[in-house]
Amino acid sequence: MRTVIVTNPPRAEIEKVDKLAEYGVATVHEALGRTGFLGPGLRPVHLGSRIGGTAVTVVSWPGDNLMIHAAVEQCRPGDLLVVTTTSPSTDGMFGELFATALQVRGVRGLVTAAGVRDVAELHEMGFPVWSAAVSAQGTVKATAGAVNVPVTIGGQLITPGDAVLADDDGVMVVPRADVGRALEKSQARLEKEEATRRAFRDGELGLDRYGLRPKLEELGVEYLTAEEYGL
Ligand SMILES: O=C([O-])CC(=O)C(=O)O
Ligand SMILES: [Mg+2]
Repeated sequence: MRTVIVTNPPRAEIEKVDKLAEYGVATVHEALGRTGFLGPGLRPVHLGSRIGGTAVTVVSWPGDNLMIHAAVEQCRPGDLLVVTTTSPSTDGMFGELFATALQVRGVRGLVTAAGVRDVAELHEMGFPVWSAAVSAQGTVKATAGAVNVPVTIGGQLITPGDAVLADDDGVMVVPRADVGRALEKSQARLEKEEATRRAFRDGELGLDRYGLRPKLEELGVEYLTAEEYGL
């Protein structure tokens, strides 16, 4: 890995990222053909946040948060810090002190493939964090890594400046070039789900609304009475 700090990468338009975040991760993920989800391993440290931001990426050595310090300086309002390590680590490499430094820079939150600590304080501060682990284990500041280079988390490529969305359902990435298309498709999906919700409230069944009865038949699923089944 090239040990480098890249400055001022181009970013998705933050107004559009904010609008996209409002749709929620599940809706945008579905709207984009079930793409971009970083997986169920990243969980919110506290529930109830729904945010979006432009990615500032960090590659750190496991057990070492030197490059997070370097990344803080690169953060601009509207950014969201995305941290990964060169090999898996659950150490608590981020906590309320980092969150304090990021909050004053207008950073929306943190997504990390490693661990965080100070969760009570993070909650109190209202700084949203998604992580793979919570751990009191402390870390050193000793090894070079990279800031603002493309990274992969949960099989998803995150390029600096991409839109990262996060809520109680998890985290997803929308490539910078796809944000406009994602907005259009998410709005269409929202409207479709609103219509479905109204229909379900009126008692319509998914089996009929989605035309699934022929599918069941085609798959050879039988209807039996309880008696026929032997209950
Ligand atoms: O300082 C550290 O190593 C991580 C931490 O606990 C904080 O940011 O508060
Ligand atoms: Mg701390």
